[in-house]
Amino acid sequence: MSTLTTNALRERKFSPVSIEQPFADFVMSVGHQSITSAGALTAVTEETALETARAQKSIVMGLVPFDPSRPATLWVPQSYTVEERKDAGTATDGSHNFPAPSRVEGIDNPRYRQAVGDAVARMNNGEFDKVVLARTLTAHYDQPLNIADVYDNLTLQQPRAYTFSVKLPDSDEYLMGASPELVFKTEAGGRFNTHPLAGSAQRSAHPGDLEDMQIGEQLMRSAKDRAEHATVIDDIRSRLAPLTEELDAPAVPELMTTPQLWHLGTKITGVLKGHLSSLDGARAIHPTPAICGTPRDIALESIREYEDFDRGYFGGLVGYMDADGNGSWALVLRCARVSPHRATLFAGAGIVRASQPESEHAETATKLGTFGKVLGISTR
Ligand SMILES: C=C(O[C@@H]1C=C(C(=O)O)C=C[C@H]1O)C(=O)O
Repeated sequence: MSTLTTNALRERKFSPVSIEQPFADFVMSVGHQSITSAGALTAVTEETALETARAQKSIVMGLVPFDPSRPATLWVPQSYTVEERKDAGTATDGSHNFPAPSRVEGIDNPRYRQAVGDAVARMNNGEFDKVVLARTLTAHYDQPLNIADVYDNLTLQQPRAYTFSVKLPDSDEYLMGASPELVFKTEAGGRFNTHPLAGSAQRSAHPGDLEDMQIGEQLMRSAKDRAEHATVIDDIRSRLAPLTEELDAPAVPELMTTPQLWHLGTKITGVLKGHLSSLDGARAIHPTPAICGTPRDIALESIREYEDFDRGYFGGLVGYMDADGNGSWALVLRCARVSPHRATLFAGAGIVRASQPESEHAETATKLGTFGKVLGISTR
């Protein structure tokens, strides 16, 4: 990149948070902390991000698109606040009711089933091993949604997730979600962890009951889901190997839950070489086969071919890091682009040879249901 472009980007300021704006530009909760941007945001590139953060005694925050060839959208805020996460605790239903949408598109998606069937046929032909196919659901509103209330419900319903809301530049939309998946986190000394999830099942009507436990055990024993999961871990391990001094990936996944789903997850830990940042680590494995597929290039091509929408930041990364490069990047999942008159929800599912179109359609309906519940709309 030329110096001229770099300087131009560095000097470009986003508008400051003002009372006309319904909500902060960037909010994210990780563990027990919530981070909110304040003041004007300075757009930075990946190359200039840490230098600018150091100069402004600040941090870097933002989004990385799903498509690894597209540039990240990163900012250094003039200042930021870190607070104890207000809603950390037990999930509740949220306190806000929203108007019923005037129209909802995408509840039934025959094209999605068709794409799954087609991808399975190609996998049986030996063309590739896994692809994550996604679909959208759009709710239109005559009466406007209150953006801050939407986020409030989200955080109340998902107190253990990586919850985020990011104002999309040059748009009236906010990208909001409650991701269960950590792509990369680093701490001092290069220690990192990543927690890929792959293999999912819908929880019972009464999470925590016997049926729910049996669904979890069944997922753990499912050959299809274990194979789907192993594909992800193998890929991440081989991509991280050249960048790490230590790398530990347990051989057997663990079960984890969200209020809606069971997932298979593996906590991979280790130590990065040299002075690599959390974003360097995330970039090295993104997009993992948990959101893309294997081999990656064929999966990327199939996603472009089968999906009838541009993923943009869905399936990308959201996060922040300090001026030393330490921080957390989560996968942009269980999310929606929300503006006062429209909400577009996104969800995908890993397709492997044993996949069935109807059950993958149902799995995406469950995943869409995470944000559907926030708005009080049914996704099936
Ligand atoms: C693609 C999504 O989720 C991803 C796919 C999963 C799967 O296929 O089992 C599980 C968790 C995520 O890595 C989504 O939520 O939209």
